[in-house]
Amino acid sequence: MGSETTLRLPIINFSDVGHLKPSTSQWDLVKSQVHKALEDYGCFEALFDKVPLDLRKAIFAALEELFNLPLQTKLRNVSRKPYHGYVGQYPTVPLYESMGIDDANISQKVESLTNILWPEGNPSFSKTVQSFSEQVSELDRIIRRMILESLGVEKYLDEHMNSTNYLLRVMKYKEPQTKEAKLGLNSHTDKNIVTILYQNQVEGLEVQTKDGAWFTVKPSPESFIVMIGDSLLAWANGRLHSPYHRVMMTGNEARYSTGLFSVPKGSYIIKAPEELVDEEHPLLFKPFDHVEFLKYYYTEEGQRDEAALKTYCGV
Ligand SMILES: O=C(O)CCC(=O)C(=O)O
Ligand SMILES: [Fe+2]
Repeated sequence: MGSETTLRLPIINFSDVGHLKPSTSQWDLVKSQVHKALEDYGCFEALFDKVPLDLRKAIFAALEELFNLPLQTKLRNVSRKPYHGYVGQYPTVPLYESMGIDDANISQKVESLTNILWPEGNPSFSKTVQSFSEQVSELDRIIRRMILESLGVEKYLDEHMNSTNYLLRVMKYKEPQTKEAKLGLNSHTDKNIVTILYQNQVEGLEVQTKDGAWFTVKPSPESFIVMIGDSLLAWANGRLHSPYHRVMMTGNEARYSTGLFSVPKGSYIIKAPEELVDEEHPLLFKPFDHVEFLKYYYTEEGQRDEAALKTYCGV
């Protein structure tokens, strides 16, 4: 499907965030870059210096410690919601393992999961995960505000922000020890609102353009990859793109990555605002509950379905 290209994602600068305030000319400039990137690619590279260097290093040390736990211990992280707990040991993606940390910006929630994994406690792990998630969530809120403003529907900002919580999913992709690329994670679109990815120095993330070409994302150590999920695509009535992406691994080094996912809360009904529906833009998706959609997506049929959102609630 498509060929490899040497494309580079748009790079948008969110550093000096203290000065990046709504209604300033700098804000409006960054907002127009965000809107264009999300229409064209559904993702971009964000420079964001709010997360200090020592915390960026600490998060990968914490991930190594976490994935080094025995499998039996990692399996204790179970969740009622699909794909929110421990995921791994899949024959189709043998290099891949991940852990979901729900409400990762809330100390108490992170501490209770930490205590399940380390009954003797591990305060430095929970502190690192919580601080990292809190700092990155600030970028999520800036971007979502910019998106709503650029769609002209900022009056829904409070409702929109209150309708989600933050899941930090952390990933390890084992080194395949080959020069030939091996599948790390299947091609998919994210199902949530906004995803913010961060990775160690090992590349592997590939994004597909609207016309079907795959390219490798090569973020600098300072940058985060921001991506739109299907729930925001539906809410925006198709005005933004949610890109297919996958992970391909080569070489002798493990890849660690983190994804901060803003996820619609269960029983909140996602429905495009009336301002985004008109003759030129007929309603594309019926109102839906994200958790119910996930239940369909994780069925055997849903996993094979390349257009799961459309099948589930397309008009
Ligand atoms: O590891 C990555 O960079 C991508 C992970 C991803 O796409 C996901 O967890 O949805
Ligand atoms: Fe993804």
